[in-house]
Amino acid sequence: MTDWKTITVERRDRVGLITLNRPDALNALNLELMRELVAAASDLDADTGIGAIVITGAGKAFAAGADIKEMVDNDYVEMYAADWFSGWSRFTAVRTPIIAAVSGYALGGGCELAMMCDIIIAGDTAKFGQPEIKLGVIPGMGGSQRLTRAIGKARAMDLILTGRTMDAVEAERAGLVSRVVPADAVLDEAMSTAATIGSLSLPITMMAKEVVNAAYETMLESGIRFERRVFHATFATEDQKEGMSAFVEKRDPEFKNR
Ligand SMILES: CC(C)(O)CC(=O)SCCNC(=O)CCNC(=O)[C@H](O)C(C)(C)COP(=O)(O)OP(=O)(O)OC[C@H]1O[C@@H](n2cnc3c(N)ncnc32)[C@H](O)[C@@H]1OP(=O)(O)O
Repeated sequence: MTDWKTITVERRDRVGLITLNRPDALNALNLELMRELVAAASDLDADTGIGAIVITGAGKAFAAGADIKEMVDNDYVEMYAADWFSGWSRFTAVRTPIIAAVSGYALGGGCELAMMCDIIIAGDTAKFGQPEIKLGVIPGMGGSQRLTRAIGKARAMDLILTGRTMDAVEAERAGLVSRVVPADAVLDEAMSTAATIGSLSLPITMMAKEVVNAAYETMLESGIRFERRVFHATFATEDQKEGMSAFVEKRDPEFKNR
């Protein structure tokens, strides 16, 4: 599918770049955008020529949340019957590493989308928050769970119960964001980080993503056992032989993604 209406998709070498493209609505995540973003990310995930994905927003926001105008008149039965937001499960099933390049607002569903990515790189204009409480609702795309795991209960409660936003510096200090750069450099920084990841072995970066994510879902002992098993599995790949041989032979590795 190439005639996207709410996003743009580019392939640059081994990096897929998805830009949320509803700037007039601060990239609010309506159902169409969710469907397109999930489909594009799944397409890129299925493309073995792509080693990393970057998601960013056009204009002055990453995304200002789920589309309030689309939901305002819904009732409980409509939300439940449509299982509103369940489509995001396909996004979190993407195995290719994903970087969120965030400038401006990442609020509500926008913050939740960033947290579904594997690395968040923030521009110094970024503002993160879960302001749903001010709308008479609570986070619904995983924010209460992922934010609490990312920054701890005390800070998550502060943000979710007050609806206040935090700037990029506070977000980095809290551990939500891996680095902060000037806003006009955030996309370049994300793309070059994605290029670094894309130059490595794709099956191995996928395994690394999977074991880190397991830390969210399992107890420590079973997570460590899972990591050890996946570590053993890396020895079934040609890229393990290549990576370790290259070190021993004092040369750069040439990964085959096999
Ligand atoms: C997924 C869940 C379950 O967790 C729930 C959610 O995500 S609910 C949404 C949470 N997000 C918010 O509550 C933020 C809403 N937006 C704002 O508070 C403000 O827009 C702002 C502070 C981010 C920026 O303010 P400002 O610069 O003054 O711009 P605006 O004039 O307000 O916005 C421009 C334009 O965008 C539309 N817009 C903004 N956010 C949304 C949204 N979440 N849904 C739908 N539309 C949105 C806004 O209405 C404006 O459009 P027009 O009305 O002028 O056509």
